[in-house]
Amino acid sequence: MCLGRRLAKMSNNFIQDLNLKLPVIQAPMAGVTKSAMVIASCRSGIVGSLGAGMLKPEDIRESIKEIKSEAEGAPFNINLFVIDHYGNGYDWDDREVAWLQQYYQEQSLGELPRPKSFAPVFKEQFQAVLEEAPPIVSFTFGIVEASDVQECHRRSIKVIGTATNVLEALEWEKVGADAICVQGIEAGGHRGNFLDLDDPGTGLFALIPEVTSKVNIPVIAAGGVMDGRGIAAAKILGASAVQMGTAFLASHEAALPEAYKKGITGGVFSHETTLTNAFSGRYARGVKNSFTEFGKGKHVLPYPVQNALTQPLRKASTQKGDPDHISLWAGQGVNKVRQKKISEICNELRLELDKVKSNGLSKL
Ligand SMILES: Cc1cc2nc3c(=O)[nH]c(=O)nc-3n(C[C@H](O)[C@H](O)[C@H](O)COP(=O)(O)O)c2cc1C
Repeated sequence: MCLGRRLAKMSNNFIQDLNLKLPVIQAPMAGVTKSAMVIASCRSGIVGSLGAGMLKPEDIRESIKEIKSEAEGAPFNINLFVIDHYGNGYDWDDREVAWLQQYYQEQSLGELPRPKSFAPVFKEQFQAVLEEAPPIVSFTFGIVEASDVQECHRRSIKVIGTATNVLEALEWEKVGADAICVQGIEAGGHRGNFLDLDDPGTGLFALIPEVTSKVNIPVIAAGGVMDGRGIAAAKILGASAVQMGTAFLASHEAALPEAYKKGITGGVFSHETTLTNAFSGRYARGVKNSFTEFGKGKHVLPYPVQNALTQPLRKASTQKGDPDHISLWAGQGVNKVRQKKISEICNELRLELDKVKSNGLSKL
């Protein structure tokens, strides 16, 4: 029986039923998590996730086929961005982004681009996922309809929704999601909030017990979990598993450009992160650099328009190997990244978790 059908028949905590070696989901990280990383995660006994939010539907299909054939039957996840505003046809007054034009001039990058079309269309991406039927699909930035979740279930695909507070978690439970990934304010990358885009955010320590006391589906904890102690803490607070992004960001299998790697591991190795909307139009956490500081308090266009406007800047900086003007998405635990193979990181996590189990709890 295929994995999807096996999962469909099991208890209401499908995360437990996955029989993972570690209760860990390698977080989807658009642009960083290519198939090789997902496969390495699956082979290491955790759930691998492909950040497919920016991929074309045909590339999503290819990736799912490749992962299915290489992941030795292990569960994996495809992650999509639920965006209702694509920016196509969106117009703006250049004065709104004059600060960005100034930045471009200072960087000798010429004129700001004026793109007309933006991100791939969610509906087509979702259709590709439905047809290729990976074991799990997860969503961020928004919520899907109950009928979309039912369609996934008809194809034996489990559904994980991202929430940053109790209200969003309850919405996901209402549409029939199988689990909720709760994202604390510590988390690297874009915030997945969708009910209130200005929500200042809740820390994971407060979020896990709050959500687990209100919903009846498994909760996956994301944000600042970097080692076995973090995994244990999340489990004690009521999470069924954790979703770790930054912990795997500098792994050998991550598709990280040199400038990015330098920005999160180099120098004095004591990085501070910040929440910024200046790169993309949505708040995301990354390591502070010249651009995040210059962009503070500036007017930004909505996602993904702002994202397209800053793309040439990020590309030029990446090509120069300069981390100062690229989005260095990473969580608050960034100073604990491990530059190792995913299998090695997972072995270390397992030992750390075992140590907490055998010693740590007796010290409480
Ligand atoms: C570089 C990077 C890219 C990310 N891209 C995505 C994404 O495409 N989709 C998604 O749902 N979450 C994305 N996230 C957020 C993760 O799913 C997760 O919430 C976060 O990594 C957890 O916090 P941590 O980084 O401290 O482990 C991204 C995170 C990082 C660090």
